[in-house]
Formats: sequence, structure tokens, C-alpha cells
Amino acid sequence: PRLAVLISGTGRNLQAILEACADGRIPATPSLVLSNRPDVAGLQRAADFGVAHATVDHRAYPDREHFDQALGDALEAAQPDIIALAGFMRILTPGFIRRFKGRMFNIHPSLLPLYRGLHTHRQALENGDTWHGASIHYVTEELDAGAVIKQGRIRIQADDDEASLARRLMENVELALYPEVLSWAASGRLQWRDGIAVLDDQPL
Ligand SMILES: N[C@@H]1O[C@H](COP(=O)(O)O)[C@@H](O)[C@H]1O
Repeated sequence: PRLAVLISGTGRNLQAILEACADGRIPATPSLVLSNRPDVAGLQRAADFGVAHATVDHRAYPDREHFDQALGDALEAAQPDIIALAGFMRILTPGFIRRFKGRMFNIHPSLLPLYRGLHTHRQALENGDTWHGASIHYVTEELDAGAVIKQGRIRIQADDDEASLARRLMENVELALYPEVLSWAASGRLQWRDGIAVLDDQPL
């Protein structure tokens, strides 16, 4: 299968995904990396792996609909079977989501359904939570509300601040979580059935 990845910045999740494709843990071919921001570190990571990459700059479009149309056309041209949003920070329109629904995943840095949207680390700290985590879910029209496939968690430490919590979550959870789920999707073990995530024929 062909895998496309959408990014907006640093690309640490992208790096973990491309490494897992390169060593066979994800049985898929990365066919395109798309960014909505030019000159971000993630694009250089794609270049280092020899993966096709491009920018569709959201600032060049009059509104979300026109941007999403262009983004969707660029994505479709790469004929991806699987699409991974990895630190992609644009809210996508329903029209775009319907175009790719059932084969599009996102990583969100919270234990969904807790803390949809932004500032998840800050909210977990402000609420005095014991646990914090990340979730891989299918992308649907409602933000961060698609079927959750897998989560990983860490215990919040007394001396944690937003930066340390984000770093520990990335290192201890996110970088392993996404390659595992994408290996399920690429091997055909994971399927989308009418809004439900199904692994090895068992609803999750
Ligand atoms: N959606 C969130 O944005 C961050 C992106 O980091 P990177 O993968 O671009 O380094 C990650 O923490 C991801 O969960």
C-alpha cells in the first residue's frame, strides 16, 4: 500500500513513520509528504529519506475550502491507500474529510475523549490529572472525535511542566504508537467499518 503523511512542522512523528517504513515494520511505501507550511524541518526529513514532498501553503488561498481542494488534489495525485496526519495543525473541512474518510488517521496528544483541540498538556496539568497520553484515531468531520484505535499513557510527575510533559509523551508514547497502528493498517489487519475501528475482525 501507498502511504501519505501530512505535516505542519518538526516532523518527529514523521521521522518515526519513515524509519518504520524503511526497516519494514510498516509494510507500506511512503509516496508523499505534504506540508501546509514551507521550509519546516519535517520536509527536510522527507528529503533525507528520498520521499517525494511538497508544500500547499494555506496562506496562498482565500479560504479553507479552496485550500482543502488544492490539498486534496495534491494528495489524490499520489494515490495514497493510507493517510497519516502527523502534527498537521489545520482543521480540515467536511468536504475534504469525506474524500478520504476511512483511510485517514491522526495522532492527538491526549487520552481522548479528554481534551480535544489544543493545549492538551496544559489542561492535563491544570486539572491535576494523574495520567496523560496520546491517541491514534480515524479522522472524521467532528474534530478529534473519530474512532480511537490505540492509546498510550504516562504518569504525570510532580515536577512536570508543559514542555517536559510534551517531551516525555513524545519520547515514551507517540514515537512508538503511530508506527504500530500504521503497520496494522498497511497489513490489512485494521479496517474502518461504518465509523467503527475493527482489528483482526474484532471491533475496538
Ligand atoms: N498533534 C501533535 O503535534 C505534535 C507534532 O510534533 P511533530 O511530529 O511534528 O514533531 C505531536 O505532539 C502530535 O501529537
